[in-house]
Amino acid sequence: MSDNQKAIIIVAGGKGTRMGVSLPKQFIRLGGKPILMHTIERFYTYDKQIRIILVLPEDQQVFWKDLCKEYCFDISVDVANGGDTRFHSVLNGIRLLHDEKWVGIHDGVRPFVSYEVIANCFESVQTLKAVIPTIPIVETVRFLKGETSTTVNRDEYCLVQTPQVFCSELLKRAYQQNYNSHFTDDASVVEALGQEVSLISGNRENIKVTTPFDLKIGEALL
Ligand SMILES: Nc1ccn([C@@H]2O[C@H](COP(=O)(O)OP(=O)(O)OP(=O)(O)O)[C@@H](O)[C@H]2O)c(=O)n1
Ligand SMILES: C[C@](O)(CO)[C@H](O)COP(=O)(O)O
Repeated sequence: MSDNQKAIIIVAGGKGTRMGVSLPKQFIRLGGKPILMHTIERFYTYDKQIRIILVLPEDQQVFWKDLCKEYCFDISVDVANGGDTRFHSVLNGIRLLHDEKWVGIHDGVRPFVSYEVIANCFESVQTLKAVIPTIPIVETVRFLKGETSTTVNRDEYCLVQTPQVFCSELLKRAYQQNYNSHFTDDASVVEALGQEVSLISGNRENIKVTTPFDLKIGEALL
């Protein structure tokens, strides 16, 4: 596969409400550097030719530029505006695509994705069209129904990570659908077209930094 066939859309258009601090979590420092820079570096280190599209709220783009200056961060990215939901942020990123053949979408707040997972996703997608990384559940899972609850067979479930990588024609077609609140990731959008999504092994360290506790885990993982 020639290098210019790949693009990654890194979504960082969220508010980070569950983190409970005013600074959007993608800019919080981990190991002395904003989380988002760690994330971008993962993909750049994997492939220096990959096209990187970064989705950021419009009102944070100047702040991001200033941060890049402050940290001498010079990895080239194309910036798209964030949307009201993750779906709309991804859609804005898709609008900046050129003719790349394979496109991944990755959460800006997952800085610990392994190079192996990124490579597996981009290699597998060439035959499978739609590939997502998952990990097994290591705890017992209960189904909540009203006042009661029951144990379910956890082997029938898994946890879903990013990057989620697709044949770009398929991804573009999927994102022409109307927004549905059940679209919590890109696989669910692609699946709504009737396309099967294939699973590959994710890496457990690839946490989505969501709460202050995750920052402690993140510091330990550095
Ligand atoms: N309108 C949105 C909402 C989310 N995201 C991105 O999608 C990823 C996963 O979302 P999540 O962890 O839920 O981030 P937030 O929406 O920022 O967090 P919260 O739900 O706590 O507000 C994050 O990188 C986030 O920036 C986005 O690009 N645009
Ligand atoms: C895309 C995702 O990270 C896969 O696990 C997740 O669905 C994002 O969820 P959120 O609702 O934006 O927190």
